[in-house]
Amino acid sequence: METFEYLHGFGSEFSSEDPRCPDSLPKGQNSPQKCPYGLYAEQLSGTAFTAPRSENKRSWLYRISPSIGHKPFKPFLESNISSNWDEVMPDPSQMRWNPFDFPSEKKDFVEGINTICGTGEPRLKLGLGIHVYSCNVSMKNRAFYNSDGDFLIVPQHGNLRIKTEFGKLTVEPNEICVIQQGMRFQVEISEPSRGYILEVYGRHFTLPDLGPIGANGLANPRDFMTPVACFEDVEEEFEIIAKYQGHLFVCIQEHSPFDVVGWHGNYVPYKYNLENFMVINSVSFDHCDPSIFTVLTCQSDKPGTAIADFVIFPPRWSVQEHTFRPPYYHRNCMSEFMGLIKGKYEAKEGGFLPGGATLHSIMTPHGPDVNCFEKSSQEELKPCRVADSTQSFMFESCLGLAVTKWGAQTSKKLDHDYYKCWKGLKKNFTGPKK
Ligand SMILES: O=C(O)Cc1cc(O)ccc1O
Ligand SMILES: [Fe+2]
Repeated sequence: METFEYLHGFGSEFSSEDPRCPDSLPKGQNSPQKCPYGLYAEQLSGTAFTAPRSENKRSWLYRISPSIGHKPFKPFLESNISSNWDEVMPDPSQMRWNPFDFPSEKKDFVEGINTICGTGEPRLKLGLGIHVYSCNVSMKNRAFYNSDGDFLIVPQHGNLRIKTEFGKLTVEPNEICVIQQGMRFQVEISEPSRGYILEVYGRHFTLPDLGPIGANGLANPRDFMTPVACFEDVEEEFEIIAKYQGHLFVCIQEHSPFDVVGWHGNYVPYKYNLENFMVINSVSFDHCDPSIFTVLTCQSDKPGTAIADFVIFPPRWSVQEHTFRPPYYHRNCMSEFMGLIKGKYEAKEGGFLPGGATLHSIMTPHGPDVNCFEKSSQEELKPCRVADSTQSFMFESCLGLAVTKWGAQTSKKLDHDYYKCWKGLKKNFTGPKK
């Protein structure tokens, strides 16, 4: 795969000029009467103008043609994207999906997005959507943007080559990327490709606070990578597809949207390689809560409570003494959606497969399957590697999630036998002291 150049950092003020046009960024001001090279200046605001400085996000793009040069939007109907959370009756059961299919007809990244579950209201900018994408052709003369929120994209199979207004990036399985609200992008693939998307409405991802961990650890800011400016000057018909209030719309313009010659700001797309995650865990006893594995969080207004956390279960050493080492049995006031990028998840080595998913809804009991419980209650507690060449992840939310019709029925992937993995958990009670 091609290697592109990147800028490093999280939340930084970046600036980038396509080397073919040096000094394309205006000096000392954002909106000169005439921009260098005859470019148009355009601001992209990712927060309210008046958001506190610590949260304020915006970038300035200097482009060949302004984004406004397009015809009116029309509905784009070929889509399984939904934000109608009343399509099927709520169901608190533990849910597991077999790996989602690659498409049988030609589908590009936008056409291949299917919503599994979610909650909230894009118009109120509160809530989230969880989607799988499954595609077999590249987007051609077509760009996509989301006016509802940010996309955190988790490839499971196939490398993505993503062209954005800010430049190009490649994202392969075990890497993730975030394309924020409004940013136009095009996805090229080289084989049938599949992955997961966490969409958060109206808020942005941040790095979790580290508290007593100190200044370093978990996902380090320097490992986040943002593309560099790279323009194309193409006068051809382009379709711009917008996700707006839960529906897709398309409009036509006569020039490439990837015509940004220089840009600066702190509102940017970025990628991160999950291998760079610095794992912190118990080195004495007991199983820590999985929040220790939070890569990115999208916080609600309630302190410490996430609209969505992106949590991974990375390869690591397990050393805890006199401890049941796998995840504990659990009922949670949060919703837990899990996916598997590769390998096996330690709490369930059978049934939960790469490209599949599970959903454990609010207060629904879940935890290790029978085999895992039996094995881990008996095993000798030597230091050992867990999750080697494995990567699973969780989207955890304080909100209640509803499954869509696609998730419950159309996909035909719901495994109605999931509950059986806990059948046979024996009664081991030894009775009161005699
Ligand atoms: O349900 C799960 O498998 C996720 C999870 C993992 C863990 O290590 C502890 C708690 C938890 O909910
Ligand atoms: Fe859990």
